[in-house]
Amino acid sequence: MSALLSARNLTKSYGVRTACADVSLDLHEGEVLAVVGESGSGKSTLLGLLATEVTADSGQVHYRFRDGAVRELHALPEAERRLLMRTDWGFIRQDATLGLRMPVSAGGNVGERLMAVGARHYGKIRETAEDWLDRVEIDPGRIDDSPKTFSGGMRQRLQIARNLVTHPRLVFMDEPTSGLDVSVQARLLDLIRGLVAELGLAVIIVTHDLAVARLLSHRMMVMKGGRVIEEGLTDQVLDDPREPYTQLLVSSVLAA
Ligand SMILES: Nc1ncnc2c1ncn2[C@@H]1O[C@H](COP(=O)(O)OP(=O)(O)OP(=O)(O)O)[C@@H](O)[C@H]1O
Repeated sequence: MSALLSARNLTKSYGVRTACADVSLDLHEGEVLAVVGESGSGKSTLLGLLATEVTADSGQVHYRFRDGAVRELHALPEAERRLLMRTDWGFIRQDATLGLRMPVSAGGNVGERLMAVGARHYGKIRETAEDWLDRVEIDPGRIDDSPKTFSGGMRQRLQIARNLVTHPRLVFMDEPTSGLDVSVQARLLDLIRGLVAELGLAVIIVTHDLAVARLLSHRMMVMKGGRVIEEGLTDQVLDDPREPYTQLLVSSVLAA
């Protein structure tokens, strides 16, 4: 089986600053890849390039659709690209206010994704939304409440429900647990790990937290100055880093 997502030589500069240089990767179905590196190393830019939210200066991203067809994403018509993002993909952002629709109720946030894939029966949509709130440990009694009334951890869990309700095959995550209390983070990570395994999701997760990479990912890539300087199986990279930079990251000498 060919890769689900395959990137070749992705490059992006902002003025004279190269944010992402010549990055290639393959991601297979059900695989979790962590992208780590210090602040400014290019992690978010790479994620944006892969998710086609950022336009590459050069390079390609191929994706295998549900019907088996492999297509280059940056050449995809805008309408098809949007459909892909709403149905086959999820994107969980560090800032939940960007990943949710804040004026819409919790149930509406989950339900509108279902409607995007053709669900029309109000009762069933509400039932599924309740079920998903429960799965992400939000009291289904809060279904009509606005996410503005939710805590940071609850907002992230709602973002997860909104993204996973359509059973995407690939989920992008950008620092999904950063900025939360340590105990809230641990619970959220547990939840993410359980759902990713249960649903067999492919995930690309950007994090500056090596403990998050260790817990969630099968493979990892270390970025520095826009380049991938080391990659491999997560346990191998973390237990026996080859590059001096990775050794510093692992020993927490560098501020991530
Ligand atoms: N829209 C933009 N305009 C100008 N420069 C940008 C833009 N986005 C990113 N950059 C620059 O590209 C480089 C990589 O940034 P990027 O946000 O991808 O890094 P990062 O590893 O995700 O960092 P952080 O963890 O702090 O978010 C940085 O030097 C940054 O200043």
